[in-house]
Amino acid sequence: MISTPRPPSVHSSNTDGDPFTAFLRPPASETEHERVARLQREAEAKRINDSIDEEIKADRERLRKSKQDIRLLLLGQAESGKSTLQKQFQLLYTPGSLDAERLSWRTVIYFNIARPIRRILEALESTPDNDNDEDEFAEFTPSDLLPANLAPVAASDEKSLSPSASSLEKQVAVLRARLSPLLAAESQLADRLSGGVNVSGSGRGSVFVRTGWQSRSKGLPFGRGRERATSGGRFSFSGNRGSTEDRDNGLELQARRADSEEDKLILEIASILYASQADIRELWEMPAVKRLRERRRLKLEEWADYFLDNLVRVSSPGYVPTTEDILHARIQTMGVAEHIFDMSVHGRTVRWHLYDVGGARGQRHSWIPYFDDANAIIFLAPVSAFDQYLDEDPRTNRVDDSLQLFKQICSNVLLKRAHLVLFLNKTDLLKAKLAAGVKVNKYITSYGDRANEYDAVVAYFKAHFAQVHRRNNESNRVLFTHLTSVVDTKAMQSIITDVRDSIFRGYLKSAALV
Ligand SMILES: Nc1nc2c(ncn2[C@@H]2O[C@H](COP(=O)(O)OP(=O)(O)OP(=O)(O)O)[C@@H](O)[C@H]2O)c(=O)[nH]1
Ligand SMILES: [Mg+2]
Repeated sequence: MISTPRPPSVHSSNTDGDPFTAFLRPPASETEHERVARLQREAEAKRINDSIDEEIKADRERLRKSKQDIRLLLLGQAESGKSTLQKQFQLLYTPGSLDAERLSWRTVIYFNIARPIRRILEALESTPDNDNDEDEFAEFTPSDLLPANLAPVAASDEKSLSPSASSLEKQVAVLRARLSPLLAAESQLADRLSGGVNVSGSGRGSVFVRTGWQSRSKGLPFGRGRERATSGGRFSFSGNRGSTEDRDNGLELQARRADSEEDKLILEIASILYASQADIRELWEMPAVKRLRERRRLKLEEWADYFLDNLVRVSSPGYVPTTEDILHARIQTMGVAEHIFDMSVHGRTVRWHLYDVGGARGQRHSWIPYFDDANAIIFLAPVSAFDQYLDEDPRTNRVDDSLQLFKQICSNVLLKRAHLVLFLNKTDLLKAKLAAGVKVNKYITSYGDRANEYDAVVAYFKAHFAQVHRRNNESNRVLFTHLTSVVDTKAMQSIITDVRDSIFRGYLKSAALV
């Protein structure tokens, strides 16, 4: 067999065989000026090339390192306390970042006041004075354990709203007129928070917000700019996994431009609130409102109680939200928000990615892309919600929904290796409800004749969640359960440290096995 040199290319006019060398070679007629310019161009091209190579190298390194990061999912139904728990992590590991966004929380807090005011007025206006039906869907048995048993409760024989309905109507009409500037402010605040995007299924007490709302309210990036939106794009709420830093930068830029205008809006609303203080107090303290609440014709959420009880302080001029205010403030998460913390555990610094998800039914599909590489889950189940129903589906009891959701999480194959922590949350509200005489067996028939006391109620719920776990535990994983009130900073600091250590131990064990 013989070998022959490759025939020269048709474009090649010389003998070295490489058409590119010939192409790149400077023309023989190149002047000194042209030569200098060419060398500069070549140096610049090399610089760009080198920096791209550097970026690729750094990306590879980041990817290699990120495989060693810990990924923790916060899961649970809407209002279960996931974002509040995330704030507690933030307080513990990046306390300065909460200060940076403190003022932006006024937007949420003012909204948390304006919306219940509207709902109180609507309830007073729409409830006939002789309407004393109670809680339409009172009784309930967890459907995972026993057949559902929804039964309407007999109408109570309480007195009518007021001895003089017409004077009540007049009082309400006057208050509505006086509070109209605040009612008008509600939709402006909602627009500010949601970026003008309306999403169907927003709860009665909230608006959906995407990550980065802080920038829209105050022109400040969240947590030193490290929070990332993970929804697919400006108007996509699907929570497609992937970084959207460009979009965040765009939002930040928009926010900076709009900053002075937005501050003006907040200052205006602050002065409306200050001027409305006496009217709000009059409305809030009306005996008719109390009766509507007792008869459950008006259901206000915990944050409405908190902020209306703290009205004088919150509506005073120059108000700056306290940490407790921020923990009680409510906005509904849309999609999945990633928060990054560097934690030192036993002398080793590990990067933690906390994923705070939207818990409403319409949001849950966006969780799935985060399942396959999750190291740990904290599932939050609000145990005070035994007498509440989903905003998305008013016939579903919230404890039932939590049990169903927990079952799906326990049995999900993608999550079978993830460390599993359960927070039976809102125990403070559970205690308050039981102390106020709310009967568990009225809403959960299977509770039967057990004592209507905190320890017995908590033990009952804990046993049901443990049973769901046991029945869906092919991989023999341990369930770590904590009774929590995630607004209680002192208690949460030790619980978070405890959970962090147990997740970290599991992480080290699995790293050793790989
Ligand atoms: N009193 C009390 N309030 C709580 C507790 N946990 C959460 N909350 C309040 O409940 C409301 C809802 O909490 P979030 O943390 O926003 O709920 P979430 O799970 O993030 O809800 P989504 O974003 O809709 O999925 C907020 O006003 C919190 O302050 C608790 O243990 N006790
Ligand atoms: Mg949330």
